[in-house]
Amino acid sequence: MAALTISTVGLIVSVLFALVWMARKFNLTRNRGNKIKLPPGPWKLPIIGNLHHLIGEHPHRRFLSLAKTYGPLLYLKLGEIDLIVITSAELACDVMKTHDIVFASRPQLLGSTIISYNSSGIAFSPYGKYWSQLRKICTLNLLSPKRVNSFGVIREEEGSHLVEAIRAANGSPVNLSKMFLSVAYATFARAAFGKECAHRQEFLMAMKETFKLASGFSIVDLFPSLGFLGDVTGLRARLLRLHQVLDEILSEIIEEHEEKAREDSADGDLIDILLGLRRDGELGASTTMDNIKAVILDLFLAGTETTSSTLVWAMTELIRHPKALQKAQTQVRNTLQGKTEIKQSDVSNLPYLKMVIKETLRIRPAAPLLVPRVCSRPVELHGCTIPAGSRVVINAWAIMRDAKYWASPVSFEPERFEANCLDYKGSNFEYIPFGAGRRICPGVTFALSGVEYWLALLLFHFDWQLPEGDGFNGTQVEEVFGLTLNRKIDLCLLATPHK
Ligand code: HEM
Repeated sequence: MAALTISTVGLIVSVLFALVWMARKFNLTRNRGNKIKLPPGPWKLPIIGNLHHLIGEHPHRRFLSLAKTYGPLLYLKLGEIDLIVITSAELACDVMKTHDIVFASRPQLLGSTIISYNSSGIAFSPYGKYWSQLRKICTLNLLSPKRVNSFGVIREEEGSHLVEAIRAANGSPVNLSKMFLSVAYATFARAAFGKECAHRQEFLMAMKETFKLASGFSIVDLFPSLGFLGDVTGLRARLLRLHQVLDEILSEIIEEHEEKAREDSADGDLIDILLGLRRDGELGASTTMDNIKAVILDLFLAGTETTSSTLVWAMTELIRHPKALQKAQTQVRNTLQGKTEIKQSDVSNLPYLKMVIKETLRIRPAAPLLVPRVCSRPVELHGCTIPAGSRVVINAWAIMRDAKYWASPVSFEPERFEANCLDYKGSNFEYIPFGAGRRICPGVTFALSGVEYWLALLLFHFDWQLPEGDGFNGTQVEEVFGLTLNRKIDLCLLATPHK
């Protein structure tokens, strides 16, 4: 009881200190706000700024409502953070093309700092020489089309396991959310480590937890100068625990790889390649083992949930749109007719399936706000000043369902992609599921190879229905927001093997 009282008093004193300190800071901000013309935004409260405007809805939806009132260039003060929200293709082009280099850095969030070894992976390292070097290695060595192609056998084997698991359900509903995450995880684990890791379940749980904690909108990331918030909320302790679990598993895997270092690392898994590049001095003299672990973790974090959520949403939309399901299934079955074993190369010519995936990524993008960026120096956008250090999010979810660019924007209509040449390269800013510019997702080929192949397998081998009496859950589109946009309720469907 005494301890509780002391800690409570301590907390109150700390909060008071914080309030006084932040009130001062707020005044400074207001003074600066008088000098420069910030983008429009709603009224603010002292200290918390606009935090109260985000209560009750997922950020991408709330940002859209606010953009409808204040326009596509929106300014919010979230705690200590200046947040700029972009909600038009034209402004997205300004940020990710015209001024790409100014907006090419990432914010330093507590999650990425602790989990990714001081943000030394690819996704959260600041823009600069180190990031450029990693990015080059990623594009040329780790995720090049040739390398991604070489993982085809892994995708095929994991695809067979998926089909077997669905068959084994023998008419009971199958939890596709769990299965897709499992196939995405197992494939990446084998590509990265060369085999399934011994601590698979522990690793997966730690990754899932990390995802939940890393949205970037936690109170701790909105008051970065108040380091104690990480302790008071328990977030720092949870992240450190997760980091320890992941670090121990990765250290063990790397040690095993070092012990049997391959002669030709170019043919190995991702860890072999990174260790080989390090030995050859191509990673830079100061690159440590922790940096290698950070790269692997970032790729895992960036690649597994995004891939599985895209698969889940694709099946959700297909089950909600039986005509699209039938059309996709007919094309898959006609094209693959007579095949007993379906190879990755067999699914390259399925244009309607590709359109289904494009439409899924339009209407249910795995990263609705992309990944946040930071403005490195003051810059003018549409007559307003974006202050240096502002955090910038692009509401890709809102842009990709804006009636200005899309007919019937909220309908699921894969056919819309027949008449246009929109691709994933980030050159048309009304369609940016993988982002654009220097920080565009380097994993597009890796992601699509899996999504296309596994979706084709599922449509080829099974007929799909909603479980009886469970119609609502199968077509349910309620979302849960973290770093990726997932279904709130797992997708469970009935699969009947196709004869
Ligand atoms: C459907 C699946 C995926 C989607 C929708 C997706 C989407 C994105 C988006 C929107 C970004 C931020 C881009 C920006 O800031 O402009 C990103 C970054 C990134 N993605 Fe993906 N991604 C997917 C799969 C993957 C996969 C499979 C990998 C790797 C195996 C991967 C690795 C990365 C990395 C490393 C970054 C950070 C790039 C940087 O900051 O330089 N992604 N992704």
